[in-house]
Amino acid sequence: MMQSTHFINGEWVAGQGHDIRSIDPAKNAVIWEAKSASADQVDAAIKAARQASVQWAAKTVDERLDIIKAFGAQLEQNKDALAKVMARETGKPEWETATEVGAMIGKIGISERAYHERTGTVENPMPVGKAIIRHKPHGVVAVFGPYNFPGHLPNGHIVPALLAGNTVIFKPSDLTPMVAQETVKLWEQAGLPAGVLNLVQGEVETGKALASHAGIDGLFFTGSSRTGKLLHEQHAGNPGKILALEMGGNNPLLVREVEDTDAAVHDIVQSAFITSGQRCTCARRVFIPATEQGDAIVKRLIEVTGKIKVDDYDAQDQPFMGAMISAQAASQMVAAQQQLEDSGAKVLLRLTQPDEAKGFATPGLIDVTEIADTMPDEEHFGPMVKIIRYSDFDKAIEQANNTSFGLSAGLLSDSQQDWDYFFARIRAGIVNWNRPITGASSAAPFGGIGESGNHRASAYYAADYCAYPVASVELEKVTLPGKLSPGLSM
Ligand SMILES: NC(=O)c1ccc[n+]([C@@H]2O[C@H](COP(=O)([O-])OP(=O)(O)OC[C@H]3O[C@@H](n4cnc5c(N)ncnc54)[C@H](O)[C@@H]3O)[C@@H](O)[C@H]2O)c1
Ligand SMILES: O=CCC[C@H](NC(=O)CCC(=O)O)C(=O)O
Repeated sequence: MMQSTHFINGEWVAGQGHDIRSIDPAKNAVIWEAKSASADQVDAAIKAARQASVQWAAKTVDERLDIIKAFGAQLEQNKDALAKVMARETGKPEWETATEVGAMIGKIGISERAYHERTGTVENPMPVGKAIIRHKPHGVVAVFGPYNFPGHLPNGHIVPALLAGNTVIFKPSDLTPMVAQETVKLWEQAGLPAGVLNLVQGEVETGKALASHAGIDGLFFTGSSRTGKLLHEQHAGNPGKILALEMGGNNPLLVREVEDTDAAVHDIVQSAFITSGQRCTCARRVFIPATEQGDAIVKRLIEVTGKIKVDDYDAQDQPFMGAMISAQAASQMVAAQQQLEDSGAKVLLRLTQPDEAKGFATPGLIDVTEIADTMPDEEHFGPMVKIIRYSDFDKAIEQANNTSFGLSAGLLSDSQQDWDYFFARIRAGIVNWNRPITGASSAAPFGGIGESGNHRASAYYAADYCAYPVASVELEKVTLPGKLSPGLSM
C-alpha cells in the first residue's frame, strides 16, 4: 500500500515522485519508505497555503496562539514517543532527543514573548495625529530543515511564522522524514486549519521545486552553507522575497590561562563532541597554548575523549554520543581525517568507524598546528577536533578569525581582561566565555556572519523575519492643520 506521507491542504496524501526511504543509522535498518512529492504536489501545497493565508492572517494573535498552545500540549502528551522516533531516525541518544522535544515545547512561550517584544504594535504621538508601527505576515513561506535537529530547528521557524500569521510549506531533511511526519500529525491534532501548514517530503528535486516556486513570499532555511548559497543565488533579483539563512561554521574555541584543567577539558568536550559533533555550533578548531599547562590540557583531553561512551541510542546505560546520521557521514569523517593527516597533521586520538555499515564514529583529536595557515576552511560536521598550539594570543585570534564562516566562538580563560580583549576582536554571531560554545539559548538571537548566515538571526529574533513592519501616520478625521505651510492659502 502507498504510504500517505505528505500533508497538503489538511489531507495526508501519497507521493507521486520517486522512492525515498529513511534508515536507522545505528541498526542499519530501513524504518520508513515512501514516494517523494512531485513538482505538481509542491505546487498544490503552495496553492493550499495561499488559500488558507487570508483567514489565518485575519485571526487575532490570541486565536492563533490558542492553536499553537494546543500543539504544545500535544508535544507534551507525546514527548516520549516523539523523542524515540527522533533517536531511531538520527542515531542521537534518547536523553538528547528528550531535550530536543523539550526545546520544541519551550519555543512556544519564547516565540510569544518575542512576537510582542520585537514585532508588537507601538504608538507615538505626533503634533497632529499619531504614528503607529504594526507588523504584517509575509504570506506563504517555505521552511527547510536539517537532519541534526529534525524537530527543534524547523520548529524554530514554523512556530514564529504561524504566530505572525504566515502559512507554511515545510520541507524537512530527506534523512529525517519520519520525525517531520510525526510532528505534523501533532499540529493536525491541535486543530490547525487546513492549508495553514503543509508538509512535502523529498530530496533535492522536491527542495528545488519549492525553493524556485514563484508562489512563495519567503524561505527560511537551516542547513549547510553549500545549499544556503545555492538558495541565495536562486533568489538573486528577488529583493521582495525574505530569505533567512542559518548555516554552518568552522568554529574556534581558544583556551588561555585557566586554573581548573578538568573544567576546561569538559567545556572543550561538550563543545566538540555533543551530538557526535553534528551541531552547527560545535567547536571545530581548539587553540591551546604551547606551554606546560597547555600540554597538560592536551594530555587530559586525549584521556577524557578516549573514554567517551559511544553506543546505541536506546542503550540502557546511555552513551554521550550515538551514531552519526548515516554510515556515509561517518566514513566521510574518516576520509577527512586521512586528508588532514596526508597534509601534515598529527593524529592525537584516531577517529574510527567501527562498522562500515553503521553511522558510529569514535571521537578524534588531530593536531593541525603545522598546517593551520594552509588547511582548507571547511566545516567537518562530525566528531573530530583540530588542535592548534599557539604562542601568541593575537596570532591565535587572527587565525581563529581566518575563516569565511562566523557562527560561534569561545574563550576559556580566568581573566576578565582576556575576555574583553577577545570579545572586541573575534568575529562571530555567538561568542561565549567559559561556557561550551554549543547549547545556545532560544531566548537570544541565533545566527552567524559570513557564510554562516545572512544577518537574519533566528531563535528569539525569528520574529523579525516572520513579519514586515508597516508604519502609519493616522488621524481619525480629515482635518485642516492649525497653521498652513508658507505660500499656501485655503
Ligand atoms: N546555523 C544553524 O542554525 C544550523 C543549524 C543546524 C544545522 N546547520 C548546518 O546544516 C548542515 C547539516 O544539515 P543538512 O546536511 O541537513 O543540510 P543540507 O543543506 O544538506 O539540507 C538542508 C535542507 O535543504 C534541502 N536541500 C538540499 N539541497 C537543496 C537544493 N539544491 N535546493 C533546495 N533544497 C535543498 C535538504 O533536503 C534539507 O531540507 C551543517 O552544515 C550544519 O552546520 C546549521
Ligand atoms: O545545530 C545547530 C543548532 C545548535 C544549537 N542551537 C540552538 O538550539 C539555537 C537556539 C534555538 O534555535 O532556539 C546549539 O547551540 O547547540
